[in-house]
Amino acid sequence: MHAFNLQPKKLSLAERLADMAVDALIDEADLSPKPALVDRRGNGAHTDLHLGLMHASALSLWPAFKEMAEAALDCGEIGLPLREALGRIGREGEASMLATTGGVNTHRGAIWALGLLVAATALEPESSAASAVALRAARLALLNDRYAPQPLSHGAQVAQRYGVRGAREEAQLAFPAVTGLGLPQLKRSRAAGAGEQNARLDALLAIMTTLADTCVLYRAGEPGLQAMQQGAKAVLDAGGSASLGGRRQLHALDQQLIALNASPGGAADLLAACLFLDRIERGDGLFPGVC
Ligand SMILES: CC(C)(COP(=O)(O)OP(=O)(O)OC[C@H]1O[C@@H](n2cnc3c(N)ncnc32)[C@H](O[C@H]2O[C@H](COP(=O)(O)OP(=O)(O)OP(=O)(O)O)[C@@H](O)[C@H]2O)[C@@H]1O)[C@@H](O)C(=O)NCCC(=O)NCCS
Ligand SMILES: Nc1ncnc2[nH]cnc12
Repeated sequence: MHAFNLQPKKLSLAERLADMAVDALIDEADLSPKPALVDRRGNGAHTDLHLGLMHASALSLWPAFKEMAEAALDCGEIGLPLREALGRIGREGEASMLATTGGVNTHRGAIWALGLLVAATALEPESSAASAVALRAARLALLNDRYAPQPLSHGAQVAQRYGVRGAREEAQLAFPAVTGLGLPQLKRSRAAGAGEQNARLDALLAIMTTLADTCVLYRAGEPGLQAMQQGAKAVLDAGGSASLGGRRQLHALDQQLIALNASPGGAADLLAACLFLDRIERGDGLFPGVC
C-alpha cells in the first residue's frame, strides 16, 4: 500500500467552476502594474488592502462559488428560486469575506459578477460562448431578489448623485464592458504577440475606457472617472502595455489615479470576470481531458 495517493481527486463541475472563479480572482490580483490597484508592487490607492489579503479573500469565496454552481444545477433553470438562492449564498459569501479580511471590502463586486457567471455556466456548461453565458447571467440579474437588503451602499450613493447604476446594471446588460471591450482586447493583444500579462493589462484598460466605476466615482467624483477613462484610452492609443509609449502612459496613469485616490475596483472585478469567461470559452479546466 502506498503512503500517498498521487491520483488527482476527481472534481465535480461545481468544484471546477469554483476553482476557476478563485483562479480568476488571484490572477487579477497578481497582474502588475495595474493603475492604482493592489498588485505585486504594492497597494495602489488603498490603505486597507494588500496582496495577501486579496489572495485570502479570493480563497475564502471558494465555498460560496461552489454552492452557487450547485444551486444552479439543482434548480436547472433561470427563475426566482435560483435568483434568491444566489442572493442568499452571495450575502453569506460576503460575510465570510469580511470575516477573513477583518471587515475590509475586497471583493463585493466580484462576488456579484462571478457568482452570476458561475451559476450561468453551471446551468448550461455546453453553451460556453462568453456572450451566451453573460446573457444567462443577465437574465438572473434582472430578477428581483425579495430578500435583498437595501443598504445605502457606496454604489447606491453614487447612483443618487450621478445617475449611474454600476455593478447591477453592468450585469443586467450582460456585461458589455467585458464581452464588448475586455475580451476582444485580450484576444487582439494576444494575437498581436503582446504576451499574456500585457494582454491582460490591455483588457483591463479597455474595460476602464468606458466603465462607470462606482468606486472611482465615490472616491474621486467625475474628474476621477474622466481621468480613468481618458488615461486608459491614452495607453491603448499609444500602443498598449507591450509598447514603450504605452508603458510610459500606464505609469503616468498609475501616478495620476493614486494622487486622485481613484481606485478602479469595479474594473478590476470585471477583469476577473473577463479572465473567467475566457477560460470557460476555451474549455480550460471545465472539461478536463477534453482537447
Ligand atoms: C449588486 C451589488 C453589487 C451591490 O451593488 P451596489 O451598486 O449597491 O454597490 P456597492 O455595494 O458599493 O458595491 C458594488 C461593487 O461593485 C464593483 N463595481 C463598481 N462599479 C462597477 C461597475 N460599473 N460594474 C461592475 N462592478 C462595479 C465595486 O467592487 C470593487 O470595489 C470594491 C473596493 O472598493 P473600495 O472603494 O476600496 O471599498 P469600499 O468599501 O467601497 O470603500 P472604502 O471604505 O474602502 O473607501 C471591492 O469590493 C471590489 O469588488 C463596488 O464596490 C451586490 O453587492 C449585491 O446586491 N449583493 C447581494 C448578493 C447577491 O444578490 N448576489 C447574487 C448574485 S451572486
Ligand atoms: N486588485 C484590486 N485592487 C483594489 N481593489 C480591488 N477590487 C478587486 N480587485 C482589486
